[in-house]
Amino acid sequence: MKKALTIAGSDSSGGAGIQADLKTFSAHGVFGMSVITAITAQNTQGVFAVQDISPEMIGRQIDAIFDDIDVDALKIGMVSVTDTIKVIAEKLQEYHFSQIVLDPVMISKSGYSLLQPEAGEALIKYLLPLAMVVTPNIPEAEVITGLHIETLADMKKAAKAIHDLGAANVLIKGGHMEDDATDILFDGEKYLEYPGRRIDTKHTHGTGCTLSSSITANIARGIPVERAVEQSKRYITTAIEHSLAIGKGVGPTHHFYELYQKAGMTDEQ
Ligand SMILES: Nc1ncnc2c1ncn2[C@@H]1O[C@H](COP(=O)(O)OP(=O)(O)O)[C@@H](O)[C@H]1O
Ligand SMILES: Cc1ncc(COP(=O)(O)OP(=O)(O)O)c(N)n1
Repeated sequence: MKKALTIAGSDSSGGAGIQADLKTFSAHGVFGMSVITAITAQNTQGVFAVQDISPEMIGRQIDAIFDDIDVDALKIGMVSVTDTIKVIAEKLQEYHFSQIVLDPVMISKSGYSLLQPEAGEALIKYLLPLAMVVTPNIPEAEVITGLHIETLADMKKAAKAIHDLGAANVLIKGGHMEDDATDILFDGEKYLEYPGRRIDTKHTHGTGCTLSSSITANIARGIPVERAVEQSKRYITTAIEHSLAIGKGVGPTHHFYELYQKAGMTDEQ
């Protein structure tokens, strides 16, 4: 069985973070493992508190996994502070690990900072160059590049700028655009468009986490990046179509194995 790891924060309401990642891995038939970087008190209405896990404990979790288990791919989500970023980068270099999907989580949909502003530079310096795929949404791509993004052409310009910072493949997500939810992938040579019609729902909590963990699971299964993204785009679209009106606010995406089949994903390894 293929094995994937998520290095991310916990979302008590189960819609984003570690919980969304592990559900997504399971829905892809991949064994999921976790390194918890922070605990959030969070629900569908907002994030109310964050407690960061110490860098030592994050390092010990990474060691515990890599000393014992062969990881096929991993994703990095909420990293909160500079010391967390540094310990993750050091450990992944120590273990010579390169099958890395980086979701540069900065601000939750509810408006809470999940990355301290001063840690943005460290994320760019230490984690971006390690990423096989980085998956910023529009506001994150704007922070990383300093560019203003309004059009598909702007998304392409930002993808190239982020590639120049060292990420091998850059997927700019179009969830925050006005019309269609089209995502753009740049691999250093060509741009690929993954078109998506906008689904009319407010229940989109955890969309970014779900997409990046789906890509991670597909890479763990040996699927090349372009096709992994294509299949994951279908998965997230189906997961949003079936999103759940749980709680009083923005409900989560839905994960179950039948979804994975509905999304037309193959069983290749
Ligand atoms: N309303 C929507 N309809 C269809 N696809 C969406 C919608 N909202 C987001 N997406 C898709 O979900 C994925 C995550 O994007 P986005 O919501 O921008 O990420 P984040 O959660 O990091 O802000 C992307 O593939 C995006 O195109
Ligand atoms: C613990 C934790 N990690 C990441 C996020 C952000 O997840 P995302 O998929 O971008 O979903 P929204 O917050 O934008 O709905 C999070 N909220 N919590």
